[in-house]
Amino acid sequence: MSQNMMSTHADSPQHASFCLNRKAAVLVAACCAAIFLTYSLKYYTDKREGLQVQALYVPGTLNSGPPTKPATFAKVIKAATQKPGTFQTRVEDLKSSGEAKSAESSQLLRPPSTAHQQDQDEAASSASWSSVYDEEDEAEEAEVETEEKTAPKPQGDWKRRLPQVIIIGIKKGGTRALLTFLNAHPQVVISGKEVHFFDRKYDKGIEWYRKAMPYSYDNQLTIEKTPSYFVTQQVPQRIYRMAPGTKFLLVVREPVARAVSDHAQSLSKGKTTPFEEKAMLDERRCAVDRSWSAIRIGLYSLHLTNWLRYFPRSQFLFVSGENLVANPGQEMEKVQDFLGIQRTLTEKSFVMDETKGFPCLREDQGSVKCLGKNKGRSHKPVDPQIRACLAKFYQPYNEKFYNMTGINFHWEDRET
Ligand SMILES: Nc1ncnc2c1ncn2[C@@H]1O[C@H](COP(=O)(O)OS(=O)(=O)O)[C@@H](OP(=O)(O)O)[C@H]1O
Repeated sequence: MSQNMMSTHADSPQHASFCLNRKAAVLVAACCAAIFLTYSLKYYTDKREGLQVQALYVPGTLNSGPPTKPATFAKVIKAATQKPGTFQTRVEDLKSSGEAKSAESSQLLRPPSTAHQQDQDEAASSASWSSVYDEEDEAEEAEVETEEKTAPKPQGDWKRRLPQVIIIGIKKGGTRALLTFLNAHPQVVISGKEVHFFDRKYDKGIEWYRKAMPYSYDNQLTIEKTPSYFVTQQVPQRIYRMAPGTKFLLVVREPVARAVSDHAQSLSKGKTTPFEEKAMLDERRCAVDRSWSAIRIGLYSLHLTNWLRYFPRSQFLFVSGENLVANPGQEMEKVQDFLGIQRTLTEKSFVMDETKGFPCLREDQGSVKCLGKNKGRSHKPVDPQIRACLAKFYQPYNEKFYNMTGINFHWEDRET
């Protein structure tokens, strides 16, 4: 009888529905747990990399460091537009292009490609990019005083800030000259040493990077230069994750002259192989050795392709290395306009060192400051036939670069 009752109860619709509900509840709980675990894992990964906060930091705001906790996009826009002393931010551009929004999901970043597929393939095939820039090819540090050009006042808004502007290259383009000139501007503070955060020291975390920056006031821009960034594949994505509104200065120079300058640096460090031998696989066939880093760095269109996957062209200023020597005042006016700072540096700020043929800075007290002896070296002349081979080799890459930047640098018309 009781067995009868039990079986009747177990078969009852209430019991069936009870079991169903229980199964559903277990399923929902399992799903919740899985989602929770996934997000926790992601959160801690982000936090470790120091990116959680940085992804939403729009560095166009001169006077605000990154928010201390993740903010909504609307808040960032408000902060960027409300604070006084901002330079022309790309906040509105970011808003319309949806870049900043996509930054909210920084881990999923895959900005739409703007580059030609063939370029991308070739760019992607440079799996050895990180090694394009060998340690032994290290750009040279120069004797530039860095911090505290303004008397340090450790109060209020005197603090270390992440850079809003980065000179990403190119090696031997005149990056040290550009940084030195910018350092003379009262609205700029620089990190004199090459920081190499995004290519070599990324695992040290974003706070390490911030501490590597000089102190600055609200109305000053922090600028660092590391020329290897331009040719290192992971760098654009990492900077995008830190601050998608970062502005970039790229000093470019005719690629054969750049390679010769690069090689001159190696010679100064005791290397002896002649340039011609390094550059050519087979002289008779005019076959260039593109695996040599000094050659490879000059393929500007390939490297830029990688950057344009993450940043619009408007965030770059392409500085002519040649014009920075010939007309520094004119080139620096463009730079200051791009950065949204006053045109303090003009033609009058420079004086030509006639012996070396390079411009030096005229300082307030009437003295003149030139770059160190490692800059503006004399170069051995290159065999004209080999120079012609190299010029021919670079020509299609140069043309592509002109198209990408919208600037014709006329390198093919140059003698050197
Ligand atoms: N004002 C001034 N003074 C001296 N040198 C100048 C200047 N402006 C540009 N240049 C050119 O800068 C070249 C060095 O480039 P970088 O500073 O980018 O080199 S590095 O990548 O940091 O090693 C350097 O290359 P070399 O001529 O081979 O020495 C110069 O051609």
